[in-house]
Amino acid sequence: MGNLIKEWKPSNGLILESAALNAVKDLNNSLVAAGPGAGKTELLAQKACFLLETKSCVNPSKILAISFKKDAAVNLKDRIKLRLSKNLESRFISQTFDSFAKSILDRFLYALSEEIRPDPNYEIAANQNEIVRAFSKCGVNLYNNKIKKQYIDNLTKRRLENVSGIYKDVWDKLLKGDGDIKPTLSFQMISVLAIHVLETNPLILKSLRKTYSHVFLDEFQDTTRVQYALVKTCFHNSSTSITAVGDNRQRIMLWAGAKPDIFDSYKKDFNSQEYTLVMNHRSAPRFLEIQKTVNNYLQDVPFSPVANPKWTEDEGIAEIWYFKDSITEAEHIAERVTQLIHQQKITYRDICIVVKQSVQQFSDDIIGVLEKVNIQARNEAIFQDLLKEDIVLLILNTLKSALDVRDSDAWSFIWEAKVFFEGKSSTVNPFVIDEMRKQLKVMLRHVKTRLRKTTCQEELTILLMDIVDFYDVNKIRKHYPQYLQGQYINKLLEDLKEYLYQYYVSTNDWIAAIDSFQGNDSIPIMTIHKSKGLEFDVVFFVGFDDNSFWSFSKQEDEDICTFFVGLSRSKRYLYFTFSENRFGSIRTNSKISILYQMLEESGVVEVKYVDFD
Ligand SMILES: Nc1ncnc2c1ncn2[C@@H]1O[C@H](COP(=O)(O)OP(=O)(O)OP(=O)(O)O)[C@@H](O)[C@H]1O
Repeated sequence: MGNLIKEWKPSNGLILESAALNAVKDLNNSLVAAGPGAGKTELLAQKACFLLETKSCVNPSKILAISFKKDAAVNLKDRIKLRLSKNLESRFISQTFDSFAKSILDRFLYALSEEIRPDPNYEIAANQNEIVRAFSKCGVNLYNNKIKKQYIDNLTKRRLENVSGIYKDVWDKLLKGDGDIKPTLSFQMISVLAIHVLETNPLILKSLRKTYSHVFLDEFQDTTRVQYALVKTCFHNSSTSITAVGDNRQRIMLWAGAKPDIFDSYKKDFNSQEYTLVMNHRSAPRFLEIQKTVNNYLQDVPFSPVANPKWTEDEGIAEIWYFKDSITEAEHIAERVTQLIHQQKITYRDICIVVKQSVQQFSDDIIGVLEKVNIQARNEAIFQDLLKEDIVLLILNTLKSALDVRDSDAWSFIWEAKVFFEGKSSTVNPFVIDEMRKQLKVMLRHVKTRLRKTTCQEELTILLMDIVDFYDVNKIRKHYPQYLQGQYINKLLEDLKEYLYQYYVSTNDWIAAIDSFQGNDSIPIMTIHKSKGLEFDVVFFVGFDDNSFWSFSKQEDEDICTFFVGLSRSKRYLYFTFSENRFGSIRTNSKISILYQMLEESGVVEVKYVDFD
């Protein structure tokens, strides 16, 4: 093993800076703190390869990577899939925090005593309405947002055995349901229950620790108090080694309960070694000047990121555009997008429109104007998570494979899935393989014929259900445990059908509809929060005004972090837009003048007044 470790080289010929390489090879608890684009996520992918290839993660132990967002978890898994053989890759488990907590609860639901065991068909609280109703039924009216936040936070502040009074009553109602209140759990409540399972069942805890010899925590700066408590319950004082990566300048979830002192707590509790990275592999050098300036406003710790040598020094175009009205603004964005697509050959998916608050407010104007020049854009929030769901990918690849036999990626996807569901991953028996292939091909032929005849949503629903039946819903649930509990899988199929059919109506072609649904031909519009962890050649930061940052005076630091996250998504082009008139009212930018000041101070941002006299 010593030699394997010594001779190990990063995959894909990537060069890691020395601190990154040391962090990869560190077998104890560690914290990697680094700015945007430093390759933190990439480092985790490399570390997974290192641990598995050098047998530092000893078979049958596994690596568990926990991310915040579904697309980050899938992204990490995809990177690993490309680099490792199947048998090694299967020992890398990538989950979101929410699905990790939920999988513990769902697997060991019956390890909880009857009194605190949720109804097995509990629903996930999509918003806080059901919780508010439960409080109301217990005589507490959560009449304003402040009170609501306080009471709902309190619900998960204590260990389950210490919950009492009104909070106990609300827990009871939500665990079991009561009349018109459905059994409903928030992910915080699920984490509290998962903690209880582990604390009261030493054998389950022991087996979890044995299963995962290594754990990765991505975007660590946004870990909440309850999530950290779960991590501690799972792995504190165990032989499992943890690698946490994060950036405290990108802490944008304080409002949602992120623990502000998470880095220090973790360093102390887990006695971890800290590594600091200095490279920025994503952004053009001029953008690093903006990042440095913003850093100086946020903290005293100096920040001197170094650009990847692939860039020349003067690369990176950053501009602020001022407009009189938002229609001219949209037209101007449309014109620049057209140029970027046609002249610079930048793809739709490499352009992003980010907003601070609600996408809906901005998207209608922009989508309408872009449509006039034949450019699609869409509110990505609806699709972002749906497109990463295993069941959605399975159905889409089945449809693609049925429609186009030459689509080898789609075929490989469904072939692997079928083999996996049938538990035949290691079979070499040619008869078994032939039989499975035949079954798949027959099914695909049927699907193709039926798609041609599909003329309404109901027919599409039945077709999708038949595809699920072909693979067998029980096998799907067994292999994708996130679908084990409740009606989640049906909700996803319903959403998939709905959007796919809409695209079919507008394209009249199933392949085009799938392509559009996957967003290959449209520009995503999203909030900064949704853009976290992503990167684009071009970023338009639209509505750079006081209204977008409406609570700036109350949460200046967090809003500066949000600003920092948004601007650091861009590789080459970065545009901030301000319009004096928007949605029939006058907009100002004086309350966020400090953000404008940072851009100016960086010395790399050009200001343009469009349609001003
Ligand atoms: N060592 C490296 N050499 C070249 N490119 C790299 C290297 N590490 C990462 N990259 C590339 O740099 C970009 C940013 O990497 P990554 O997303 O891992 O950064 P990050 O630190 O997680 O960023 P953020 O915190 O902003 O989400 C990606 O395109 C990635 O492929």
